[in-house]
Amino acid sequence: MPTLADIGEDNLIRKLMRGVKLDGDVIAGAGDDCAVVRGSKDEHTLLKTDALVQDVHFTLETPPKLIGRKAIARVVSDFAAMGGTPRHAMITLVAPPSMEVEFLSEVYRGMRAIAKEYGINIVGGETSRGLVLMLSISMSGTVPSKRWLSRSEGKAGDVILVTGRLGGSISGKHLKFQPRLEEGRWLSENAHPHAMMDISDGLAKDLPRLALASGTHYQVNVASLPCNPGCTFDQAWGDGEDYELLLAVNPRSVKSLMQKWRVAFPKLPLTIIGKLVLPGEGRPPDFESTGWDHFALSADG
Ligand SMILES: Nc1ncnc2c1ncn2[C@@H]1O[C@H](COP(=O)(O)OP(=O)(O)OP(=O)(O)O)[C@@H](O)[C@H]1O
Ligand SMILES: Cc1ncc(C[n+]2csc(CCOP(=O)(O)O)c2C)c(N)n1
Ligand SMILES: [Mg+2]
Repeated sequence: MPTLADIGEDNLIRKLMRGVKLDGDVIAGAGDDCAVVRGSKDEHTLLKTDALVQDVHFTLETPPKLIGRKAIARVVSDFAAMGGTPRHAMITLVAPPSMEVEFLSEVYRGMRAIAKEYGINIVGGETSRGLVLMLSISMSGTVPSKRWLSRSEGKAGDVILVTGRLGGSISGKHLKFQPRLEEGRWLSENAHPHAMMDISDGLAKDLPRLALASGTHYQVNVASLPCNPGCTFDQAWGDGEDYELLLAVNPRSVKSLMQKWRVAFPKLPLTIIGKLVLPGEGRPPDFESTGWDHFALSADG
């Protein structure tokens, strides 16, 4: 009998979701950074849930305020990827009975601070005992119904870009990254990307996901990746937890996009790293071996 390690995370989700039927209110179900459901005439509702697990996403040596910060920031990053805005959050807390109360108070201080920064209401949650600390955050929000961005509308010929710099997140950025919320909305309004997502599992995993969803192959120039200081191109390609935006843009809009970007976000690089191509003209979406898969043996401890 195959195990989770044999088939990996993406195949597991595809298999589990195969029999699920959706009604006409669902505009996009599993497969994107957020689900999109019908809201008002002008705005769709976005939904996302994301878990932060002890010894996977943080350790008990991590400053607790930063654990709380990361739990919320990761979800905000998924709203950024859709060109949307997060609004309300619920928090599921699982913790062992031996945990000190003050540790969790600090975790919540961290969550409250970043929720305030991004205008998010924490409206409730759920609590259970468990073997390790886990925080699962569910959020709802909005996106203009004419401008929500998926992973699946990339076209062969599109230029692939990333915001910011990649690699080496484990040395601190995975706790302190700034979700690209303003940038995501700006890109949706000004660049009209065909496809966008955030980079959580590493470009090596997330770029093939975007290509697969869009039905294309891709060409990437690893030596053109914008690396964080001290990082190699391999790290920028495979480390993950960058929480930068990855987008596919019509080649005709790229020049003016770059000019406008430099004015709007002078401190943040926007870098061309490759292009989407027709199947057969580049790397196929299942080609890469690095990047993060929760069930890969390399992710084990
Ligand atoms: N257990 C599950 N059951 C149903 N759908 C799932 C499950 N886990 C993930 N999904 C869906 O699969 C897609 C990918 O999930 P994932 O959590 O990897 O999102 P992501 O945006 O790719 O990564 P991240 O949350 O790190 O940004 C999402 O659309 C999500 O809703
Ligand atoms: C060198 C290096 N090794 C490991 C890690 C950890 N890590 C990388 S991706 C990921 C999953 C994130 O999202 P999700 O849980 O949503 O899939 C985790 C926990 C790192 N940052 N750097
Ligand atoms: Mg995502």
